[in-house]
Amino acid sequence: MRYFLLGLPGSGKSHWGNIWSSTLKSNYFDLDEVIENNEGESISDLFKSEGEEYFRNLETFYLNKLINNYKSLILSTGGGTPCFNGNMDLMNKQGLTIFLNPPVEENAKRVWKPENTNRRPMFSDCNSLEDVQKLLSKLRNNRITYYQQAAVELKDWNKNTVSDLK
Ligand SMILES: Nc1ncnc2c1ncn2[C@@H]1O[C@H](COP(=O)(O)OP(=O)(O)OP(=O)(O)O)[C@@H](O)[C@H]1O
Ligand SMILES: O=C(O)C1=C[C@@H](O)[C@@H](O)[C@H](O)C1
Ligand SMILES: [Mg+2]
Repeated sequence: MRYFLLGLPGSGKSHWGNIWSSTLKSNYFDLDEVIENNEGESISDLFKSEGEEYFRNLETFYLNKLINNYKSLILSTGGGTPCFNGNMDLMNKQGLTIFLNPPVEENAKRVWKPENTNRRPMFSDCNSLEDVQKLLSKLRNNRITYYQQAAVELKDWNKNTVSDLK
């Protein structure tokens, strides 16, 4: 089975992806890391040098590549992956899509931790927890129609277990 984890930045895709992949002994990938490792450039540099459209096309290219190469995997997608180039339809056809949907206040608290804000360039202009929460709410409003196409939505963000995936 292929499991695709979806959700806003800081929603817990990497957190749960790591836990579930070790429990299920499954291949685990993070799409942002796959892009960075293959392109030899950070996501923020790619955004700066080539622009968002170029990045979104890379995202779709590596998503397809992983799907073609692995019948079984857990993939943490990028926060925007489901919203571009028909990626959501592709993931729904090729595996189980799981929307991690913690309360926005909790999501914001996680992103606001310095170690998390620093590695998420999208939040670099945020100067307070309130700024982070506003940006997350805006992203959520723009993206919810895609996220809600997921086969499974997990709200019980503190207690998700492998059995939730089945
Ligand atoms: N259920 C949870 N309980 C406590 N801490 C959590 C939980 N889920 C995630 N975290 C913490 O919140 C932070 C953000 O989570 P994580 O990195 O998994 O988000 P993400 O969805 O992968 O974000 P991104 O899209 O930016 O990669 C991390 O420090 C992580 O350890
Ligand atoms: O939410 C988004 O649009 C993004 C999230 C990150 O995971 C990266 O994929 C990139 O910074 C874009
Ligand atoms: Mg992550």
